[in-house]
This record gives sequence, structure tokens and C-alpha cells, in this order.
Amino acid sequence: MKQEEVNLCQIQEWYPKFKSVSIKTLIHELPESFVEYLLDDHGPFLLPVSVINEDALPNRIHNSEEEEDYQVSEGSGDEAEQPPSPPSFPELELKIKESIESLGGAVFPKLNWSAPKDSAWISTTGTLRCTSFSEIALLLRSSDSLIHDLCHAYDSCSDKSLSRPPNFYLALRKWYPSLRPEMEFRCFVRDRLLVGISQREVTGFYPALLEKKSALEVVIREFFMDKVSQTFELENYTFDVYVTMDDRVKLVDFNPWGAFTLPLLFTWEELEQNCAEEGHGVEFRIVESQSAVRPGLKTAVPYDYLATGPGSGWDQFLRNADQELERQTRRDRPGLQKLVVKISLFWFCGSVLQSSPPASHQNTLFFHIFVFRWWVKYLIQMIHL
Ligand SMILES: Nc1ncnc2c1ncn2[C@@H]1O[C@H](COP(=O)(O)OP(=O)(O)OP(=O)(O)O)[C@@H](O)[C@H]1O
Repeated sequence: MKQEEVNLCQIQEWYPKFKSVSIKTLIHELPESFVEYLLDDHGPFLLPVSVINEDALPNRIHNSEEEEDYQVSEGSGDEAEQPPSPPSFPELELKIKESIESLGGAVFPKLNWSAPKDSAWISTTGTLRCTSFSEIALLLRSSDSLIHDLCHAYDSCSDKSLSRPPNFYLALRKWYPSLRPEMEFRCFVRDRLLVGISQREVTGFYPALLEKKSALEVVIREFFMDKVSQTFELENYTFDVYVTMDDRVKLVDFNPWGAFTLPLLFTWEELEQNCAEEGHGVEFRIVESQSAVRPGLKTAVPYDYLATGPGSGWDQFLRNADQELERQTRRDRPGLQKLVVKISLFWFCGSVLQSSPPASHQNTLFFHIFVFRWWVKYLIQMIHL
């Protein structure tokens, strides 16, 4: 994959060309100070001070360890450490407030490529719906998956020359409260031909989709031919769509072919193979029965727990955890001892999850190799300390 492919899948690049067939979105360039705020994981977790008094949330998420630290230094007679003052981004906050109002009062936020899906649990609604700057800041600041956008977007590029894009953008998309998950699809394009379509929500069986499948394939193909294929510059890519009740197709997102993009009900090998076969048409995959459901919370193990390949939740989690632990435990023997025990427990629990079908052999191997390297690294560090 080339950097150019990753770049063209950024929302600020594709959205202007597909505005009329996508979700209404307003995009703001982020000041570098805000990017630094998102990346700062050393200080306490502070939310920006609202200049327009829209702090729907407490200014400080309490962190008992840090508070103890402050108390110790105050009580020890050392010069009392002043807690850092909360940051403030008045210009950005005002622009965001205006955008939220013009988008109907609620938005779905995302950066150049990704939305902070992993931090939805922290919001009061359990979703990515935001009505103020502080809600957006909380979701962005709490997300681990955005670290991918901020630091690792080009990691899979064969011509990697950048560690991050020169600018980051915040896309505010009009909030749609009742998107039906079964009507979202990921479409795979190879050599400018549509080769595959997959149900996006792979953890559910939706009987109604069985009847609608042929009609959906027609509208999605037409949409690709009329609106996407001539306009999008890349030869290989994926795009996500939402089909409305009255069969209108809305473009949700573009992603590069391979690497960090999940192939959902396909594997990348299958998709490559489909393309190699002459005259191969579009293959449309949906979950065809309850027994074919990829495990979700209601059935067994969530799909995200089983997908461990590069770019998956596990991959990002393990890499972020590794970086974080490295920072915290560099010179601390008891900390390292605890860590080795924790990694062993984590390895054990992960192995149990990984033994549930349909974890693939390749994914499981990736998981074990990663954790094993991790475990050995900290064990050696501990022995040498
Ligand atoms: N405007 C919106 N209102 C409500 N929900 C939305 C909106 N836009 C997207 N979603 C939901 O959030 C999900 C993720 O959106 P999106 O594809 O933009 O995020 P992403 O981080 O790029 O995801 P991926 O990495 O899987 O491509 C969508 O599948 C959809 O269900």
C-alpha cells in the first residue's frame, strides 16, 4: 500500500467530492495545540475549560493514583506541586459550537480516518452522539483507536516517509439516531471493479436481509457505477454505504484496500482470489443464518476479541499497552514483577477467548506470538534490573 492511497481515504480529501451522496459533514482543521492535547498521556486527564460555559461534564476525571501523588508531595515538605491548569481552545470551541448548531444540535465526530468508537462507553448516552465541544474532547481524548490516526496511519505503507499527516482535521457529521445496522455494507473495489460486498455488522443475523439481498445488490452496484467509480481516484479501496428505507444509498466512508481495513465476512485472500478469476462478478455476503453469526456479546465472544491481525482492536490494544507500560516501568522492579504476572494472566484469558470458534489459526498465532514477545521482553528487563 502506498501513502497516497492512505491519504486519499482521509475524510477531508474525499468528502468535498462526495458531499451530495454522503452524510452532511463540517470539517475543521485542528490546531497543533489540540493535537498535542490528544496525544499527551503524561499529565492528569483534564478536559478543556469551556469558554462558553458548556461543561456538561466535570472538568477533571479523577485519578486516585495521581491524587495520591499530589498528596504525598504536599505532605512531604517538598515544594508543593501545582496541578497543571486545564487547557483551553476558545477559537476551536466556538467554531465547533456553530457547526453543531448548523447540523441540528448533535454530531458524530471523527478525525481524518477514524471515529473514537472505543470510547462510546464513556459518554452519557453510550454512543458517539455529541452536543458540545467538551463531549467531543472527552471522546477523542479517551480513545485508543484514534492513536492509529495520530501516530500509525502510515505504518503499512511500502513508501512510508511520514509518521503522521501534516494536519489533522475534526469532521463533525450530522447525527443520525436511528441508523439500522443491517443496512450498512462494506464494498470492495479491486482494479476499479466492484468485487465484493459484505454486511458491515457481522455479529447479527437479520432475516429480512435474505429477501432484500438481490435488490440491495442492484442499488449498491448502481451507486458504485454512477457515483463512485468515476470520481474516486484509487484503483483498489473499500467504501462503506448505508441504504435508507427508500433504497437511497449514502456514502459513509472510504478505507484503503488491505492492512488496517477489516474484510468482515471475507478474508483478503478470498477477495484477491475472486479478482484473479476471470469474469468473476460481485460476491455479496451477508450472515445467512443464526448459526453463521460472528460471535457478539449476546452469543459468545465479540468478533473484535477474535480478530487479532494487524489493525484489529487487539493489535492496537497490545501496541498501545506496550508503549504505555514501557514508559511506566522502565526502572521499577516491583512494577515489572507485577507486570509479568499480569501479562501471564492476560495471556491465559486471551488464550481462552481465542480458543472459541471461529477464531482463525492465523489470528490466534499472531496473538500468541505478540504476547509471547511482550512477556519475554519484560521478563528479561526484570531479570536485568
Ligand atoms: N452521522 C452518524 N450518525 C450516527 N451514527 C453514525 C454516523 N456516522 C457513522 N455512524 C456509525 O458509526 C459507525 C462507524 O462510522 P465510520 O465508518 O465513520 O467510523 P470509522 O472509525 O471510520 O470505522 P471503520 O474504521 O470501521 O471504517 C458506522 O458504521 C455507523 O454505524
